[in-house]
Amino acid sequence: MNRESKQSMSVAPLTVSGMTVAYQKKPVVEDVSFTLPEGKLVALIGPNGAGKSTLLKATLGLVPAIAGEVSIYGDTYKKMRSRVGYVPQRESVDWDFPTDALDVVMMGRYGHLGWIKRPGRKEKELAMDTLEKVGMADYARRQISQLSGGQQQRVFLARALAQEADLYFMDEPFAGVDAATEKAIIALLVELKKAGKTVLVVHHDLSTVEEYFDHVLLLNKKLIAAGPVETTFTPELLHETYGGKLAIVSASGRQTLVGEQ
Ligand SMILES: Nc1ncnc2c1ncn2[C@@H]1O[C@H](COP(=O)(O)OP(=O)(O)OP(=O)(O)O)[C@@H](O)[C@H]1O
Repeated sequence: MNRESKQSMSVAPLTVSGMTVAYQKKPVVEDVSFTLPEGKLVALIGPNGAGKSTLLKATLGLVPAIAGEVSIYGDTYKKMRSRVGYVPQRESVDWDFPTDALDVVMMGRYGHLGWIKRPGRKEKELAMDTLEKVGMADYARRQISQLSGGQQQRVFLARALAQEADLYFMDEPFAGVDAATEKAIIALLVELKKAGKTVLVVHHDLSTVEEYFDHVLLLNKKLIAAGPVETTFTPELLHETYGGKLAIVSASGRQTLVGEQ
């Protein structure tokens, strides 16, 4: 093992310190600091408008922060870019862009290719493999505008996989997908985790947090809490995060937590 990879093993995949983001001078993310543990599935939860997407985007430099530091494997995002994969919210993508599923996945490889090199057979094979993994191989040459919402989501996940990153950011990957796609996505997350990857997921369904995730960040403009699900996903901290909007209902003898959307 070389010195660089040894070093990267000892530093956290992501540390955000004192992050504040404002739109039109109105802060929507305020002084947020946290560190992600390596090789874990992490849920970022909080009510609508809590700043979850904004925090993700600011971390990746997609929206400017007023204050704050981001460290990815101990370095800047710019330097660590090739180790980071991002699956944006489905609604934020222009699906009318004339391109097909395979090309979208291959775009995920550009970071590995350098400037002039065009994707070759090897890149294409890798992209096909990842489409296969998400059950979309039959749709490789289908225009993305002609895919269903769940299929589009799968293509975006394939693209992230093709990137072969170490740290993934996913903005509501489960939004609007059917049960089969949700299962496929979670299987993929588990696979990423087994491979030692770290995944930060903006998540809405509180009833699946305990089942799917190891670690949780509770956000409502400020970071309310961060830590392992067992100790952090508690009724008290959830109440603090969601305020009066949280209802706790008991379903089949098990307590289920439901955030009003
Ligand atoms: N481009 C923008 N310009 C101005 N205000 C914005 C912009 N994007 C988001 N906001 C506002 O910033 C706040 C945080 O939005 P953000 O999308 O980060 O929240 P969120 O927690 O991801 O919400 P949701 O769960 O509804 O997706 C909201 O009040 C939103 O209206």
